[in-house]
Amino acid sequence: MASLRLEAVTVRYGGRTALDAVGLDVAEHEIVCVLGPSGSGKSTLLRVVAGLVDPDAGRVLLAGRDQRGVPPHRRGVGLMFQDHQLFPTRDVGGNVAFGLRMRGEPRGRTEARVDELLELVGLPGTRRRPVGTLSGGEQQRVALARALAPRPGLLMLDEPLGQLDRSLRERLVVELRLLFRRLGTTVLAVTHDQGEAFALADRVVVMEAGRIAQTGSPAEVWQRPASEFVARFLGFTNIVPATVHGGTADTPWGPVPVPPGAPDGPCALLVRPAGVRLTGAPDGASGEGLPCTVTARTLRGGGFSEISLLLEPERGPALEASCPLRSAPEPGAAVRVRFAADDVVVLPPRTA
Ligand SMILES: Nc1ncnc2c1ncn2[C@@H]1O[C@H](COP(=O)(O)OP(=O)(O)OP(=O)(O)O)[C@@H](O)[C@H]1O
Repeated sequence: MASLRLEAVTVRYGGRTALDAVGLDVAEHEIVCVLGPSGSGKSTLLRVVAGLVDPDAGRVLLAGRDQRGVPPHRRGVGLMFQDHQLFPTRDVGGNVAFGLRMRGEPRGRTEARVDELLELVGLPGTRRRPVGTLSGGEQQRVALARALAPRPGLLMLDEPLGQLDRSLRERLVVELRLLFRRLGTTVLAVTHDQGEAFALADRVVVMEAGRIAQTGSPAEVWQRPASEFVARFLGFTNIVPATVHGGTADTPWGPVPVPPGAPDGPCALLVRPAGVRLTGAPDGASGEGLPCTVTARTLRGGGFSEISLLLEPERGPALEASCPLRSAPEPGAAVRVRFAADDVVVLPPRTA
């Protein structure tokens, strides 16, 4: 397995900068997921590492070696794309063996390796099946076996589970992580899906317009998004311009307590849904806190034990709150909320 390093890599397409002096290290055996909105440069990052596009500036190093001038098939990098592009006229074995045959491996060794990989991805005994007779999830596993067969030093996945339905994705992503851990594979994956990144990655990298907006463990990034851009990208919506003074932020919702140590001054304030706490009498008619009307409810979380409530406050923009299913008020109900400093994040103020 190989480590990967990008040093100030810039890629331009005509006048458009797709990657802007990106620096990134992926350690041996590490699983890194690149997240970001459409057009932020995720695919370009994979392409420049694979050698499908040349950097206009900067260097790509694999296992410490500068890859300038090294053609894609000599980089020891495996690629698996969203549409997995299996060869429809070949059977499962023919697909998995593709990279090995290209390398001129002897037939006997190839066959043994194909069987080993099909076992590994949970499809033993399928060597002779036409790929058209497999389900989407099974085809995905064949594509994975094909990418792993030549023992790439680095495996790159571009939206690997993009086409599958949610429950299958959630299952496969857990299996993928266990498999990569067992094999010690170094992985650089790209996904739109935050949940997928959270489940798969040791570290996530959030891209914004060709630059890295934040990198950290999934927990760190979700706990402490570095900017309003990252917070919104992760799906947080309770974000307002605010001014902190002495442990309290002045916001359009009124005063909101901030965590200890937050510096005074202007900021963007994020309140995670868990930090919007329902208080007081169930009818909300009396008591303390910001009066709100419940406008919508949605189920969320794996076991659907949590409800996401959309609230229309008496002042300030709409609020999202999370609360346990059994105590969730109905749409139309009047409630009051208070804010919990533990789930408040002080972000740099909006620049634009
Ligand atoms: N071959 C190309 N020629 C010109 N511009 C390109 C080319 N490929 C990508 N771009 C531009 O470079 C930028 C980054 O594209 P890229 O495909 O890397 O983004 P992405 O984050 O992978 O997006 P998506 O999630 O939609 O796949 C975009 O502005 C895109 O329009």
